[in-house]
Amino acid sequence: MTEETHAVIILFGGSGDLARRKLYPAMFGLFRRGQLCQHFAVIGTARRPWSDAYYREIVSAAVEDEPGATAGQVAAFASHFYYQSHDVTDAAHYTTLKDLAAKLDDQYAVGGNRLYYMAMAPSFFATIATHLKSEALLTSTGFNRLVIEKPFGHDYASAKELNDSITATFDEHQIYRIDHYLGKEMVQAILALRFANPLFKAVWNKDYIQDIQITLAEAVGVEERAGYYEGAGALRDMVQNHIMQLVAYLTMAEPAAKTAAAIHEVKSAAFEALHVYTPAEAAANFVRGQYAAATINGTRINGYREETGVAADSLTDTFVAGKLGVDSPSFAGVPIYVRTGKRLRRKSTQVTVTFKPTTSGLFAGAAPTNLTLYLEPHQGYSLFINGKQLGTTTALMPEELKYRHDPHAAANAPEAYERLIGSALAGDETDFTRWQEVAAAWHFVDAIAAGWADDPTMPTYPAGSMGPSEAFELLAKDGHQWFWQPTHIRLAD
Ligand SMILES: NC(=O)C1=CN([C@@H]2O[C@H](COP(=O)(O)OP(=O)(O)OC[C@H]3O[C@@H](n4cnc5c(N)ncnc54)[C@H](OP(=O)(O)O)[C@@H]3O)[C@@H](O)[C@H]2O)C=CC1
Ligand SMILES: O=C1O[C@H](COP(=O)(O)O)[C@@H](O)[C@H](O)[C@H]1O
Repeated sequence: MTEETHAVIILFGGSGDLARRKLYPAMFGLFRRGQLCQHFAVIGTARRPWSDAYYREIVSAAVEDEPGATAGQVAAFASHFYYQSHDVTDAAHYTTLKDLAAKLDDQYAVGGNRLYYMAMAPSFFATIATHLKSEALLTSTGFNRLVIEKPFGHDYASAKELNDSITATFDEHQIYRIDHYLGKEMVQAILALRFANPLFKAVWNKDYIQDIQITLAEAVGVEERAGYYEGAGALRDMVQNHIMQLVAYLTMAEPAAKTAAAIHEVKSAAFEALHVYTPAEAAANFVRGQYAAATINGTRINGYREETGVAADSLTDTFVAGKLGVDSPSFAGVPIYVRTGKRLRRKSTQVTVTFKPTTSGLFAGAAPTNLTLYLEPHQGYSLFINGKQLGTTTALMPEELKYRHDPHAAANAPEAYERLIGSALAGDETDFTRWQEVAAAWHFVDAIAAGWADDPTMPTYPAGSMGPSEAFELLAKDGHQWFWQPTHIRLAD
């Protein structure tokens, strides 16, 4: 039985893309599961002069196509939404916001609980946090929690500046930094896989693991987000956050308890153990690329430099592949290969852990075995073992043991944003990023960017391929290859 949370949610950026595509459906999910029920109100803010009635139409339109939604549910949900036209840079507006929040606090009997959600460009985060304090919006009777969207800075220096300005108002335990990968079902399943199975617990270390591969492949291009992406690129957009978090989950020690504090303790240690490259090491171990035009199934796909809002001579990376290492006693020397890119052959998010082959005994030299975690679009696992061929032979053959979550059940499970907003409302910090983690990830990523800084070349890869040849050479020089090499193109993903 889900426990109801009492809260007023103040959503900065209530008219934006993220709010409509992700946040309203997520809140609707919480409403239908009962975590948001009677005692909640949402104040959406943005500059455009909307009325409450129009805002409720926008919110209704954002959720009415959710599977199984009824008109009654949609109307009941939307009735909790209020709109405040508000320029976040103007201190005067916070007075009206404060008055409305206080009124709704009483009306819905929420006990002074407030969730401030910053779904706006990061350049506004510090301004909003400062005004929340200076204009006395924070309550003293309930909780005050701040949810912050990505990106958290552009490099370590800007992230620290942002963090300093936010922590002038909010304590670390009140700050919920979003990395939506931490809300994904199969990311949350890593803990169970690693620590509930003695089979894997025993071999999850450098003595048995040959290498780990992480692939976050996207079929989509930059779409309408060039304004943001041009200044970020794949390194900052995907490696600094999602890939680093996966690396930490895969290499951290077992937490002492299933609590946020215990999990963050081992996760922070994993981040601290990341081997930060010198610029020369970075240049040797990380490659980048940019997608070029290609014709796929008769349709011409634009190259990155032809996309709306992208400079014709852009040097923004739309693909990154690299090898990284973790200097911990358990993982020292295990290569972790990562890659991510836009306009790759298919959408696929997966992790493969390859185990070392047996070097002695009856089957010395047998092929390495491996375990793959499928995060998306399908969710499940596949374990390749060395089996015995049928018949009167002792010869081996690879055999695959597979599990896949039922697609219908998976579709009905809460989506990442629903889990994360639900956790923030419940005060569970487990699946949010701590400052030490963000800082360590930026130190790592800044070193890669420094390694590329003196190199004006930008390898290209055809849209619909699996990245530039450099990404394949990176593994080939270690005698390895990417485990996942899809052969057919499904650009619809
Ligand atoms: N969209 C996505 O898929 C994702 C977005 N994010 C992050 O979420 C955040 C929001 O992104 P997104 O929704 O795409 O951005 P949008 O540009 O779609 O929305 C920005 C919002 O901010 C409001 N706004 C802009 N300036 C002001 C101002 N001075 N005062 C008050 N409101 C203002 C806009 O409304 P108005 O113009 O009416 O003022 C709008 O509601 C960003 O940090 C982004 O990086 C993260 C992951 C994915
Ligand atoms: O954070 C981001 O993630 C998405 C990919 O997320 P996924 O859940 O579909 O794997 C990416 O498209 C976007 O550029 C990035 O900002």
